[in-house]
Amino acid sequence: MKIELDQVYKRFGKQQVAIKNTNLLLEGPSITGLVGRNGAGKTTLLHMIAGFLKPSKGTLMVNGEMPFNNIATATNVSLIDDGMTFPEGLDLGTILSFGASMYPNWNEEIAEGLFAFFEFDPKAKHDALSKGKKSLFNAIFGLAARTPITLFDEPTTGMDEETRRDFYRALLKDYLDEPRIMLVSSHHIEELEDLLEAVILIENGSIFLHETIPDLEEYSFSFTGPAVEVDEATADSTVLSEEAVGPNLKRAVLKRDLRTIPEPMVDRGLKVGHVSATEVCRALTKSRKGVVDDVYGKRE
Ligand SMILES: Nc1ncnc2c1ncn2[C@@H]1O[C@H](COP(=O)(O)OP(=O)(O)OP(=O)(O)O)[C@@H](O)[C@H]1O
Repeated sequence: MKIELDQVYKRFGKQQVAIKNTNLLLEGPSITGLVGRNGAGKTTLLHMIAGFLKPSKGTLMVNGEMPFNNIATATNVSLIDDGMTFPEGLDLGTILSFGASMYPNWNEEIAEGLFAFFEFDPKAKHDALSKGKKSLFNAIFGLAARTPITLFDEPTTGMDEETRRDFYRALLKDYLDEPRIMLVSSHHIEELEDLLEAVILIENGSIFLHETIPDLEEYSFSFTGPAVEVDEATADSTVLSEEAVGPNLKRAVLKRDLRTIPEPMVDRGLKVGHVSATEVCRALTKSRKGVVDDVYGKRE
């Protein structure tokens, strides 16, 4: 089970470069989060791995084969998203039978168990499901397919909070039952953090970070204290984000690199804090173009 990208590009038309010069290696079982802002290139990347799109340049291999229009990919890789469609008018029970005939590793017990747990009606029509229920059904279908590579593109669209929690729990249990490559794109990294083993950050079509969660937790640290002291102490460091946390108090998140020596800052009475993987991801993918208030501020 392996996904390899070597200098992969995807262009749409002449102007739009959705993926640029991207290298990636995913080998063996893992649950990896794919995180990036709107338009960063997550869906394009997942669609190329699933064989729906052909790279414009570079080499993309899934289990040693090029996935585009490849029947082996179709049975070994599943992509779950809210655009999944099934032949019109099919009821859910029939769709599950179709899954059983299509995927060699299909797990009937899990399919039926999750179907019953989430109270689906086998006679209900897929195209008549609500947005959240459709996402949930698609996710059950994708888990039960038990393909060696399972890709989720924003799988929880429309799900309420409790359903999202149950779904993530099912995803983890399913992974522990049958470890495989799972790649999950999400804007809700905080909800996923406990399940993930690694995170891929993508911006403007390029993967700029691929780290395990423990490494991400070591990636940075924070300093909190009087704003002037924080500014002085962090002047020569890579500040990933900063925020006011009270009158004249500031918290800065810094990259933990060799040039950053915490001791002098501690000597200034600044409080050193832990930064979660979620916060690191947020800081690294945040927009550098100011805040939305600026739009309204300009009119004053
Ligand atoms: N079929 C297409 N034709 C032209 N441009 C496209 C097409 N599909 C995607 N793009 C462009 O490629 C870029 C990456 O889009 P993509 O959908 O992969 O981003 P994303 O990270 O999944 O975004 P979101 O979080 O909003 O779903 C965007 O600029 C998008 O407009």
